[in-house]
Amino acid sequence: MKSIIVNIGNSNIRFGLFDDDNCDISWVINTKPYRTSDEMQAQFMMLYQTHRIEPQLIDRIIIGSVVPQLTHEISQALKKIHGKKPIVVDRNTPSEVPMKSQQMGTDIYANLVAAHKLYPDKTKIIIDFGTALTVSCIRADGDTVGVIIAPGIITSLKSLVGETAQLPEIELTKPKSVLGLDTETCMQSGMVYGYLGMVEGFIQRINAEVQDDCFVIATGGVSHIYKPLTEQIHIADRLHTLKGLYFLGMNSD
Ligand SMILES: Nc1ncnc2c1ncn2[C@@H]1O[C@H](COP(=O)(O)OP(=O)(O)O)[C@@H](O)[C@H]1O
Ligand SMILES: CC(C)(COP(=O)(O)O)[C@@H](O)C(=O)NCCC(=O)O
Ligand SMILES: [K+]
Repeated sequence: MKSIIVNIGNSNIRFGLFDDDNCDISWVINTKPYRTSDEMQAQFMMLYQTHRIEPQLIDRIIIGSVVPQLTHEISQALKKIHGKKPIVVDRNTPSEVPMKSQQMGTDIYANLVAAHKLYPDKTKIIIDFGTALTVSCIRADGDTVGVIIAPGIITSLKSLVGETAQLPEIELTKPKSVLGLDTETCMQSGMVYGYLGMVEGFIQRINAEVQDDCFVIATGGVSHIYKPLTEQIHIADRLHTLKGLYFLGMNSD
């Protein structure tokens, strides 16, 4: 069974081609600027051609979104391409993770569902380094303990650069030392070590609150930069949210 899974985030739209529950290929496009449904149809078709995907061979299309304004137009574009209606999943889609909140973004819910399915018998923390930095925690029995929402790293960096006259755009990489003597190093330290401290602090506080040593999964845009810097993140998987959306789509058949 072949599925196309689409995660509409505030910065990026990630696509995955799944053969049963295995993701073969994945690609990403920008969420902005605004495009019409027709423009998106053309763009999606071009990327299908690049990856040699034949729309008629896809059995189902599953969409998860945290940008309500785009959900319908993307769904329409995909419907025109595939000739079948995509399944839109959200926090109301049933799963083995019982609903505990009326306000949970689809990506956070998908992160919990994927963690529950893929790493059983453990209490898990999922850290999503997206436009927002989200941290969520789920017990081995599927009980959602709770969620943290903070400004994402790139979001925070853009705001710092935008609000200052003399701070330039920088590349987000680990500086040679914590203390710097040039603007770029000083800012890299603030972003990399500042957020690393935030993330490690969250993990330690959650572990204390749930009285467990949680298994920690990182996903989202810049997770690959933070994973190598701490032993407190156990696995980084850029496809984690897509996998959760896949499991949710299976449940709504
Ligand atoms: N491979 C990458 N390298 C550096 N930055 C990235 C990469 N992928 C995404 N980003 C940045 O990380 C941020 C969050 O990405 P993403 O997880 O795709 O966000 P969202 O799910 O909120 O759309 C974005 O601002 C994006 O520019
Ligand atoms: C927290 C989020 C903005 C994260 O979105 P992202 O960074 O992945 O684009 C999104 O999950 C959202 O809009 N949530 C709704 C509010 C909530 O989850 O409580
Ligand atoms: K917003």
